[in-house]
Amino acid sequence: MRELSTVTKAVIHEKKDVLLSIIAGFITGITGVGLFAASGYLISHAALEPPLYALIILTSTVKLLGLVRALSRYAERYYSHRATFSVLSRLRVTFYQKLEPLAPAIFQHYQSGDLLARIVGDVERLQNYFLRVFYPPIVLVMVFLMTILFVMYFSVLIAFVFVLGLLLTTFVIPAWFMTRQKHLQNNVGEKRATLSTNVTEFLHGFRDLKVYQQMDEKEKELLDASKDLIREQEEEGRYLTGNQAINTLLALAISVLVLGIGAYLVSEGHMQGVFLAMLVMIALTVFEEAVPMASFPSYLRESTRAAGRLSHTLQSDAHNTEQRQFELPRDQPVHINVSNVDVHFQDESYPAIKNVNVTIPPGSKTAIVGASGSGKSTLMALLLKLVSAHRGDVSLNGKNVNELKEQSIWENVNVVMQENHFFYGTVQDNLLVMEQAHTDAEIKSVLEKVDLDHLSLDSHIYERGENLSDGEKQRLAMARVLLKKGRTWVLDEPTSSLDAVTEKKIFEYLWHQAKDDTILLITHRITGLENMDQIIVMEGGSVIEKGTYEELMSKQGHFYEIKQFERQVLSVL
Ligand SMILES: Nc1ncnc2c1ncn2[C@@H]1O[C@H](COP(=O)(O)OP(=O)(O)OP(=O)(O)O)[C@@H](O)[C@H]1O
Repeated sequence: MRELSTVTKAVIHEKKDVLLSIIAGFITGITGVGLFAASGYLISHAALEPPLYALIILTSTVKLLGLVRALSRYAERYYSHRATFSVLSRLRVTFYQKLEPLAPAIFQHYQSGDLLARIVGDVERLQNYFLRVFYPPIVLVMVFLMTILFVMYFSVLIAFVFVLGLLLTTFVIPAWFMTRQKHLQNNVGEKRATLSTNVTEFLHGFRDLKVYQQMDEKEKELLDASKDLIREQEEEGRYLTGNQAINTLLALAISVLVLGIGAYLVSEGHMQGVFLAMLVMIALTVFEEAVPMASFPSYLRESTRAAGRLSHTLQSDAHNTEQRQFELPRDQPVHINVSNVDVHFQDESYPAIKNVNVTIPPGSKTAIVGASGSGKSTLMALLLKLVSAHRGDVSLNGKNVNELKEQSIWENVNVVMQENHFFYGTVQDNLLVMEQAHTDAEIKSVLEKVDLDHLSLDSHIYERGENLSDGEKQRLAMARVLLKKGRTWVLDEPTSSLDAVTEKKIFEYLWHQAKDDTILLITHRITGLENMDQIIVMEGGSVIEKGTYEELMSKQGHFYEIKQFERQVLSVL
């Protein structure tokens, strides 16, 4: 039940609506009982030909109770649903706020489709927690107790039957259902997540699936996942209806028992016959209210599972969620220091980075070179707090990154990754993702600097930049970052898909624009690094050389060898 603590707190937060739902629910229940009791009594009493005023009073009471019941039912629905929507919105916000700092590391644990199912499906399923688990039993017990007190006035024996009925329909039978369902394996949430994962994979990999002619196989997997989900839903539905049928049967049996005992009491002269119909009507009404208790165990299990899946998502990297205190100063290039750092990705047998020591003074220009897989991007991800170090210290301006707010780092650092995301929308939407204030003229000028002046601000971009070439995507990413105000640049092969002329033009503009800023450039190309303050050479997750271009060339080590190799390749071409 610990899983439900967050949703319970969210419910308690809406205490006013919760209280109003309980009060309105109680009035609805008790006026329902009163309405049918008065009707039963009216029918029996009318047969005795009472004076007209008595009939008028009784029929008016029935009408009044009917009216009050309708109004209180409306109020109950209104407040309970208002509370539910507030609880859901609170849960969504809380979940998102906790999830955001975990991204993108969260994708090491979950596929995007699974996450989507959790964010949407599991939160949605928690709506039943308040509506079907939290407050209905409270209302039911209140209505029952009130009814039992009333019935006691006519017959203690029948009141005892009511108590027995209350215990059976509200506690014993749901508890039995609860132990029975422990053996049930079905889990709609899991199956929905599997389907969602399959669908997103199918959509993302559509082109490759077509090219590799794997569409039929994937479609079959999708259909199987869909059938599994339908089967689970059917099983859940059958189980729920079965439980309700058992509780309905029991409620009817108790009403028949009340009729039998009542008839006996009347025949023995212990009770007036005119009250018999009233007591039977009360039994039918009050036990009808108890029928939904049959679904209580299912909804409780469903809510616990959904809450468990949500909290498990957030715990997967819980140490990252601690509140960070400090912020980087704005408009200042950052000093970067990495000392004795190891990074070990989950499930990997060897570290991606081991014992790395790097110092990048503010305003300096550093290049990181090395073979594919040597750990360059991991080093960059460390600085951006996208991965965390298992050993050692990573600090920006003397503050350990764990003490810095992620937001502050991302705001102050201009980042171009190897792959950059583009949203469905216009060029302008995609350039001003941070809602910076820029005039159209400024944006156009930057587009021109990156050789994208053939695009207008209104040009349409498809989802994930599908209508752009790889080079255009890189140039658009550069334009986006050039419009940012940060004074520290972390660029991971930002021009790898560009021709040499365009690349040179963009870098010239960048060096001019960022002449006093800290720049960290990850690159495979060795040309054009002569003016770097520092070149770091990585291999197998370690820094194997560092120094200026001249220092490394005169050392004739690894960098020199790569340079010689590059020269040979260029001369052959
Ligand atoms: N999310 C991850 N989970 C597990 N292992 C990872 C992850 N990201 C990177 N690695 C591993 O860490 C090592 C370093 O990868 P990294 O991306 O830092 O290399 P790189 O030098 O940037 O390579 P490239 O030049 O190809 O981009 C590689 O062995 C890679 O397989």
